Amino acid sequence: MYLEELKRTGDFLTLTRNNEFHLPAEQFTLSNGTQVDVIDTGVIQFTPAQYGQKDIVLSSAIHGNETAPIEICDELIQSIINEQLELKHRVLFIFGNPKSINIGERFVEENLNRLFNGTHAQDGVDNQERKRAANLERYVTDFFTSVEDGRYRCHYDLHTAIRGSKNEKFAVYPFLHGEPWKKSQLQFLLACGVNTVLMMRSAATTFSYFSSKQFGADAFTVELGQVKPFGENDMSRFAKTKATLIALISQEKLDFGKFNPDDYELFQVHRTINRTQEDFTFPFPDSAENFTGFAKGELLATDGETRYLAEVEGEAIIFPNANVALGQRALLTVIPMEVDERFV
Ligand SMILES: O=C(O)CCC(=O)N[C@@H](CCC(=O)O)C(=O)O
Ligand SMILES: [Zn+2]
Repeated sequence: MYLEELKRTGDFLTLTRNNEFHLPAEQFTLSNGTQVDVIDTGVIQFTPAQYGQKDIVLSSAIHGNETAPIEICDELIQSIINEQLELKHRVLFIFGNPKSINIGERFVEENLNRLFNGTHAQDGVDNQERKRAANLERYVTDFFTSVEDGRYRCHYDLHTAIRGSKNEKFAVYPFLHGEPWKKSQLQFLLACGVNTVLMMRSAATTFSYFSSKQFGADAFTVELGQVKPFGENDMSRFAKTKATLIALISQEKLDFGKFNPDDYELFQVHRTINRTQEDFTFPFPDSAENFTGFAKGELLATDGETRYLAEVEGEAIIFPNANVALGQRALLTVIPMEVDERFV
C-alpha cells in the first residue's frame, strides 16, 4: 500500500510517524541489488546483494524528543533508498517510539529505555512501550541471528541528553561483566566526535546493554548533544558523526590510525542514585551541566530523609533527573579513569 510512496521519497520517518503503532511488513529491492525489508513501523532492514561481515544496528527515538539522532538516521535511510548511498553491510535502522516523536516527549507512558532485557514482561503492567520493547528485542534478535554465527555485531543507540554537558558528546559503554573494553570502539567513537566515554559497572535495562549482553555486540548509548525540537538542531555539530556512520555502513573496513590514550576523557561510574521517595530533590539548578564535579562532602541529592553527599573529590553528576518514576535512576555519578590493561 505504502510502498510506491516509500520508493519514491525514501521518507521512512514520515511513514513511521503516520503509523504510530504498527506498519504491515513489506519488501522490495533497489536497482543496486540491496533488499529493503520494512519490518514494522520505525524498523527497516537493508541487505546488500553481496554483504560484508558486519551486522549493524542504528537506533534513535528510543526517546521521542531526542531529535538530532532521528534527523541523522532519516537522512541516511533516505540516501540509501534513493541510491545515493550504497551499503557494504547489513543494517537495521530503528526509530524506537513513534508516538513519542509525534508528541515531542521522552516517552508516552513509560521510559522505553528502562524496559529491555525482559523488563517489559515484569510486574504485570501492559502498555504500548512494553509491547514495543518486546517487539524491538525480537527484531534485533532476528537481525543478529538470521545469518551465520561468528559475524561482527554492533549497535549504536543514538540519544541526546536533557541537560547541557561540559563534554558535549559522550557515550555510555554498557557493563561488560569483566570483558575488556575495546580501544577500536573508542577510536570509532572519537571519529564520530565523541571523545568522552563512561564505563558502566552493573547490568541495565537499556537497549544498548541488551545488544551487548545478549549478542556480544559492540553496543553503546551515544549522547550527541542536548535535546532540541525538530528544526532547531545545528546539524553541522553532527557532521563527524554522520560521516563516520556513513563510512561504517558503506565501507568494508574503517581505519583509525594509531590509538592515542590522550585523545579520550574516560570515566567510570562511581554510583547510581535511585529515586525512592516522592520528595526527591537536587540542590543544584536545571542549568547545572552533566560532568559538573562536586567537592567531597557536598550535597548531591536528597531522597526523602536520605542525603547523598559526594564521597570523593570531583565526583561528577550525569543525567540528574528528579522526575523519574519511583525506583528508577535519578542520577549517576562518575570519576575519571585511565586507559590501562583492561583495554584491548
Ligand atoms: O539526559 C538525560 O537525563 C537522559 C539522556 C538519556 O536518555 N540517556 C540514556 C542513557 C542510557 C544508558 O545508561 O546507557 C537513558 O537515560 O536512557
Ligand atoms: Zn535518550
